[in-house]
Amino acid sequence: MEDQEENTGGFNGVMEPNYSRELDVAVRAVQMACFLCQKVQQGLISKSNGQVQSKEDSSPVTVADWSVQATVSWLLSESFGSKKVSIVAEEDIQSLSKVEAADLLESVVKTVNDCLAEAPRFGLQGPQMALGTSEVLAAISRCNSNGGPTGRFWALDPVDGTLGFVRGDQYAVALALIEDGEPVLGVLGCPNYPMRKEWLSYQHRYHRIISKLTPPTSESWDKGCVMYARRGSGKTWMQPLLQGHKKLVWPNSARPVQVSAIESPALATFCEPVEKSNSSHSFTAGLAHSVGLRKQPLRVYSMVKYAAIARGDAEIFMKFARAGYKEKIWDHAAGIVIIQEAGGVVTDAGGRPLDFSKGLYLEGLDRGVIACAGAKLHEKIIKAVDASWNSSSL
Ligand SMILES: Nc1ncnc2c1ncn2[C@@H]1O[C@H](COP(=O)(O)OS(=O)(=O)O)[C@@H](OP(=O)(O)O)[C@H]1O
Ligand SMILES: [Mg+2]
Ligand SMILES: [Mg+2]
Ligand SMILES: [Mg+2]
Repeated sequence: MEDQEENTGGFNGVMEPNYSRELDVAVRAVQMACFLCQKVQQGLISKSNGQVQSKEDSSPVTVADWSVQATVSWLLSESFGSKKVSIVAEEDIQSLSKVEAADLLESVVKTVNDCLAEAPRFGLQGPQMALGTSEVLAAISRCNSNGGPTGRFWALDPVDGTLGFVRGDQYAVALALIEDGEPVLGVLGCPNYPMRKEWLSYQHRYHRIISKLTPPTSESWDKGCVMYARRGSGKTWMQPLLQGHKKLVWPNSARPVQVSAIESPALATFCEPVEKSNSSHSFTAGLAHSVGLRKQPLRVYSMVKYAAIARGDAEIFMKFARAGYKEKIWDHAAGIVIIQEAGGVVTDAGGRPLDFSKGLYLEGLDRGVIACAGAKLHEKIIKAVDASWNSSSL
């Protein structure tokens, strides 16, 4: 892959770090995380064995969320040294370490070890001996960075779109590297988002009708993909998810992707969260009407929406959370790098870049997030938001 072949030991001609090792490890770790999630999701769908827990804000969390966080945290620490690695991530061990959660914790430990045992297949090193409970808990709770404006940290959403995940639908594993307040690497694993969007409707039908009886096992079926980009490279890459018992051969047939060239709202597709409680559907419907968007919105769980824009399956992504909700950095960091390097534009509704330098939240976000395939479309949407905002009740 041209981008990573020109490895000049960490720095290119203009002394910009190229993060090639970080990107390499991050993509492999996300591939492993996707493998882990696929196994857990198949188990959830076929057994519905009560492994979905509710958090304080009533949002779901599963064995996969904790297991991915432990696995990625462990892999990053092993690769870069636990003292040097700083991670901001969504989950903590509070509910997992309660006495009544012993069975859950046991499943997490088993899931993590089953996954880490496969590390060599992904080109990474696993532990010499299976991790014990305390090591798994330590790996999860090590992700306790608070982010901020200086230095380097990783931002991890182990399962983004947990609701989609438990419903057998779309979800993503999102890992970004943030340096001095700016996301510099974005890696997005989308285990149920096939390499070609035409396979999506087939997959949905397949899922609904057959998955309860026979989970998909076909090795030849490119079920999902991993997308990644480095800031400033002008390229976003997509590689198929490693399937079956194959070995990851770098760069695993990666190909560059680009945003759509569509500039006319009449031809554009916009995507938004599935849940009305996460983003106002009525506001975006009014806005769509006023700006001349004619197509039905594409409602997709998780950062797969960012993936859809980056590879040209849709042209606009909008999210307007209720007043008072603070967007978290791990829900956006990987996605924005992937869209920007594929040629797209991501800002808040005031047209300003998202600010990843203020800690765990996108502080100061003006109204909502708007991502578009190109600058012209973006400008039209921003103007339309301004025109509709005052008459809305948001
Ligand atoms: N009330 C509210 N308002 C806005 N956003 C919220 C809210 N609650 C949760 N979240 C965050 O939304 C993440 C999922 O966002 P999505 O865009 O995928 O929404 S949806 O699942 O399609 O409805 C979801 O990420 P995960 O927890 O990783 O699934 C949350 O961080
Ligand atoms: Mg999330
Ligand atoms: Mg999550
Ligand atoms: Mg969550």
